Amino acid sequence: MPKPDITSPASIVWFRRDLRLADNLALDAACRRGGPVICIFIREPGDALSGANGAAQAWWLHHSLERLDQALRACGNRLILRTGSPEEVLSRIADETGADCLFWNRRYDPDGIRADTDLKSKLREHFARVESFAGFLLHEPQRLLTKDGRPYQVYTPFWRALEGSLIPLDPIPAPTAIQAVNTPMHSDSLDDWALLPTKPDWASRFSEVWTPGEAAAQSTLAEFLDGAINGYKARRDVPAGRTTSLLSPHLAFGEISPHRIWHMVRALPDTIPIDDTTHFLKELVWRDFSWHLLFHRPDLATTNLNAKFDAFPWQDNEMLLAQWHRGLTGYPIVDAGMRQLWRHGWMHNRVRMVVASFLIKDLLIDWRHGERWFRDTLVDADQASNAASWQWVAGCGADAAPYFRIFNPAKQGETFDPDGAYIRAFCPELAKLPDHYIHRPHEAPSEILRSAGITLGKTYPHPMIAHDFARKRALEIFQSLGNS
Ligand SMILES: Cc1cc2nc3c(=O)[nH]c(=O)nc-3n(C[C@H](O)[C@H](O)[C@H](O)COP(=O)(O)OP(=O)(O)OC[C@H]3O[C@@H](n4cnc5c(N)ncnc54)[C@H](O)[C@@H]3O)c2cc1C
Repeated sequence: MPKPDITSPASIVWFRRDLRLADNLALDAACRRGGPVICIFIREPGDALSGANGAAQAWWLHHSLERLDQALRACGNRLILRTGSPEEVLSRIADETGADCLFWNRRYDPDGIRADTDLKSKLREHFARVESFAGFLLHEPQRLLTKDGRPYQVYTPFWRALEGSLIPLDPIPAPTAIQAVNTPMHSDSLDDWALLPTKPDWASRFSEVWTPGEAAAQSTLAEFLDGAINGYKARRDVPAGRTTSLLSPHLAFGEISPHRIWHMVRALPDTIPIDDTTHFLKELVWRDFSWHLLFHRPDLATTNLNAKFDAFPWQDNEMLLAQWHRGLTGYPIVDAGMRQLWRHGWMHNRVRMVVASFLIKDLLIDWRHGERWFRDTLVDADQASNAASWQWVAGCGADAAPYFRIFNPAKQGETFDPDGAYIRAFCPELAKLPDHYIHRPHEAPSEILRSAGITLGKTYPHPMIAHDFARKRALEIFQSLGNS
């Protein structure tokens, strides 16, 4: 680290979806340059730019900003919070402090790209240097193209191309000291941003599972590499217990770099089966694949990639949608998943697929309703992964699940949650059912229901639709679209 130079003008580091000190190329550039560093987070007018995609992420953002500020204070600096258009805020700070360099890490959502491109040219009037860096993804989404120069549409060749060409960024340790400016600077109060829910505090149980911030991201990774990675390939579909990394919200806020994850996984001893490590890295690359898709199809969250689906006769039924939102469908695995989402702002991947399939194929509700609900309720909501995954389940996306794959919720439960541990955790009213009926309470004899304290239609709903009927209906519709 170069010696601080008190005669240098200040540099600004504009934090966005990179709420970390380690592996932060923008921060590293500012520190290397020498002189004071102004660390800023801007509450922008548009949602989902640097901020939260929805209400659950607003909770996360509050805590993550708090932790980032603490980490900066430990380095002798602090996080400045401001509200407004980045152009105005950043140029005002340049005027206030004489800062002449501006660094940020790139964002890749369509609005973010547009805003940053515009800003770069406008802010050059105020700054001698305006520079952006990589680090949110493993690859720059415009870099990889097929042999005929097109974006990838199929995952496996994308994985091969990425894996074959990736030179992961070297890990950069967090700085231990970051020189601050001498001028007193105004910062908004985080509490005034009112990111936390109050009446009611529906996020009160998020902290049972989550600790936002960079330190927790790193310890979550360490714990995973010390435990669940061993056996990940076989166990990752089991929703009960700690079977996956739980890194998704940390990645969504850039509290950890995917490059660091890649390095650490590749550095594991060969006592961890290569099948497990490769499978995990492949999952991580699904995130990059999704961003690759979004980069080339900015309308990914709104438009069927397969235009045949434009003629799909979706049912507009607010009541059915509300039952799905609330986890009152009468299918335990679906209800447990939707209630896990309420309780912890997160849902296990297998269950996300099951609840999404149920919404789209059993209820015939447009996948875009599900996408929006997840965007609002997931702490890991990620514009690209969420939209791509919803399209994937619907069958209209890139490399999508075939339309005839319609999950049978009860069978999915029996396969992946055979002892019902997941159901019991999130649907306590079913906890006393024997394993045999835990995924099919509506098939349980009345004396079994009685001794488990269940009255169907009262303490737990009847199935809102018969799955066999719904499956047949969906297949007929899909076939009529000419997808067979
Ligand atoms: C309908 C639906 C919506 C989804 N919405 C989101 C979303 O908004 N944000 C999000 O991060 N993931 C989303 N996913 C993907 C996946 O469910 C989560 O990434 C995963 O459950 C996160 O848990 P984990 O970190 O323990 O995953 P792990 O199994 O430990 O995987 C490691 C990392 O790989 C990435 N990853 C894994 N699976 C996928 C995938 N299918 N697509 C893209 N990236 C993946 C994530 O960054 C994840 O943190 C969605 C999946 C479905 C089916």
